[in-house]
Amino acid sequence: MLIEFEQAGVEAAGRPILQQISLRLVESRVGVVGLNGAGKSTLARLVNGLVLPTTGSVRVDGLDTRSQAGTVRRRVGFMFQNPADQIVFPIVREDMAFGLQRLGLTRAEQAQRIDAQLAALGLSALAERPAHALSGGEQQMAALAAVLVCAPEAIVFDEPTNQLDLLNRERLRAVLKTLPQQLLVLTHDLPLLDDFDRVLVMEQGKVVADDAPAAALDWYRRRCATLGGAPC
Ligand SMILES: Nc1ncnc2c1ncn2[C@@H]1O[C@H](COP(=O)(O)OP(=O)(O)OP(=O)(O)O)[C@@H](O)[C@H]1O
Repeated sequence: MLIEFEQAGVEAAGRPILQQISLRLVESRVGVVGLNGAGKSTLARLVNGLVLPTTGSVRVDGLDTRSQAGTVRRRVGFMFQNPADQIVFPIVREDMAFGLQRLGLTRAEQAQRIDAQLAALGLSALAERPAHALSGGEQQMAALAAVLVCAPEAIVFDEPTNQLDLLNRERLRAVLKTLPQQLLVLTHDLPLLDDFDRVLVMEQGKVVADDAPAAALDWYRRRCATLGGAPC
């Protein structure tokens, strides 16, 4: 997929959050890092029209996120930073079925895909559990299952490991490696990006470095040290 930002800027509450960003993302694995408040989530939300640019445009395979948001959202999955934000139905299985109903699958097809997806992630035990009563990490894994079961063409992950224990972190890392989709991953878990194709570093609403992971992450660590914190 080609994700294109053309002079895309975002303003909120009268102040710039993203400053006119121009980017062409075609790589299979793209990471985004940056300090808290740098604008990473806003950049990610532009990709599927959850946030619309105040200036410029964002297109996914030529589809404008402003005028063709519905089509873009069917093709681009999104895993939210806070998994509770994406839970719609009370039971994990029902919540996963929600996305599949929109794809027009029969009940039997839905059940088969849900069971297979949960099993693939080692989550079969969660199928009948109330989604809102799960732990933060369990919710994050259930949210991952709900995105993957719809088999979108590209997936945006906003801090996918922030609540995961070591076991699930390793599971997620392994899942990311095997997914055929194009992935855009925002994270503070820098080693997650070691084998990515490209990493963007954001600061104050701008992309300030854009390189292969080793160079971009080194740039970011040195930048953090310069800003006076401990090395990132
Ligand atoms: N709707 C909004 N209204 C006002 N300010 C906003 C809005 N959305 C984001 N911001 C501000 O824009 C800045 C960038 O936010 P964003 O969530 O994109 O950062 P981030 O890099 O993802 O941060 P973090 O690493 O902490 O998740 C922050 O200062 C945030 O408070």
